[in-house]
Amino acid sequence: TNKHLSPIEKLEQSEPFRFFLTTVHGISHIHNQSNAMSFKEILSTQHGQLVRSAQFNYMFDIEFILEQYPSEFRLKPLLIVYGDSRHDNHSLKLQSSPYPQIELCPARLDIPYGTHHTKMMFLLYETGLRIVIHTANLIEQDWKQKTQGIWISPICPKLNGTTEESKTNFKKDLIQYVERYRAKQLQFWLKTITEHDFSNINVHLIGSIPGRHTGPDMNKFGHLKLRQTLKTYIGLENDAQYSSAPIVGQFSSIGSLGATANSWLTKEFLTSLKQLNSSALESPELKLIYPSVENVRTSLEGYMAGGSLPYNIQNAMKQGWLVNFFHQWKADHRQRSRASPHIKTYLRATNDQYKQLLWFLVTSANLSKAAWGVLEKNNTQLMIRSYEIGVLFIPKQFSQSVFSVSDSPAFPIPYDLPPVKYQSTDKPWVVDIAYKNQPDSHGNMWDPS
Ligand SMILES: CNc1ccc(C(=O)O)c(C(=O)O)c1
Repeated sequence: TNKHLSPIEKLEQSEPFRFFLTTVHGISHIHNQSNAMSFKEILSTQHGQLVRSAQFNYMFDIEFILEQYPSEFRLKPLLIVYGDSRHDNHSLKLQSSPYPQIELCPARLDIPYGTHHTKMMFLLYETGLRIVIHTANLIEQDWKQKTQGIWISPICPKLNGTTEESKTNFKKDLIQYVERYRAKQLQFWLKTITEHDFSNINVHLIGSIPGRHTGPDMNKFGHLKLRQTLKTYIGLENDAQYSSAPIVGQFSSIGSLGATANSWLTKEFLTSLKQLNSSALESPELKLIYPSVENVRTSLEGYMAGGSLPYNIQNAMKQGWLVNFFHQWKADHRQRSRASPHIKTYLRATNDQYKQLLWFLVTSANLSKAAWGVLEKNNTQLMIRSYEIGVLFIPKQFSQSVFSVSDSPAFPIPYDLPPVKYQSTDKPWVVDIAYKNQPDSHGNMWDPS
């Protein structure tokens, strides 16, 4: 239908998952209606009277951000939480200096090569508190022609009764995550979270905090938090029935993963994704979705999309073994095969028909040890370099045994399943080498030198 849905109607139609992709300039209207939301629609006056907000992110264009807020909300207090990585914070201070309503909060990055990757909004309304967890930088190009993921919480009402925690421990986990910034500018928001009722939240929080986590802290963040959550809420009873159920990882960048798959990917990381004790016989298939050069060349943005896929040649050369795991970016059912992915998702299907899912995670975390953590000191500490955050959907929390991909209430998957392998001529996109043999969809070549 060419019906134009309001932001409120979009939220109602997205129940019970509340999981959206960003709207895309250049695709048909209908594919920007169902389970799709723009930055302006997230901030629409229809949601209520905004009091103040906080924006956690990696890249910021302050003029662009303010323009997305309705004019009557532009002067409300706005806290910007960014990675304190010495260098380019100067530009953020310059951008923000004309706006007294903007306060800056540096997130400490004490471990080298860490980034403040977390993309999250705190929106305080007169009626309550909304949390948005997503994958887009706060710059125009991240919201225009890419595939990005967004989870929008209900507006959590101010506390008056006793029920306040969600059945997924989301409130406690969010407080534990924010406390780890140890930032005075976040004290107001910690107090605000405490004062609101999160009992209607049905997703689990999976966050990463930089550090060397040991003892009771080991399972609080990164891939061990995912392992612990899957183990607790999916349970081993599925062990035998699903031990070969396929797992999919989909992301927009890749770190240095070691000389072989066993170095980290299929030993440590896959053990967390399969959550079954490592004694389970056959290891499940792991399929990785990462754009090929052809996916980037033919995308709506052309080779420019590759600027947001910062997989470098130095790492790519060290891990040629990874190519065997790669599958193309393909999203025909959402009309987003040409909307280059900046979303990051991980999922487990029940079998190789991919008609049902055991769980689904949307997160800021790419395929890297920096994001997920790496076990050290004989598996007694988990070392994480970056801040990350995501939400995990588990069928039990939706009174289902599995998620259906097709039957209502169908889980709105962002890409086509089963994943489609690279063709023999396909290469993974690498950001810092030239592509001058074939022009892209804009007639341009890519020459980073
Ligand atoms: C080194 N900095 C970044 C690397 C990768 C990404 C990504 O999301 O793919 C981002 C970002 O866009 O936040 C930053």
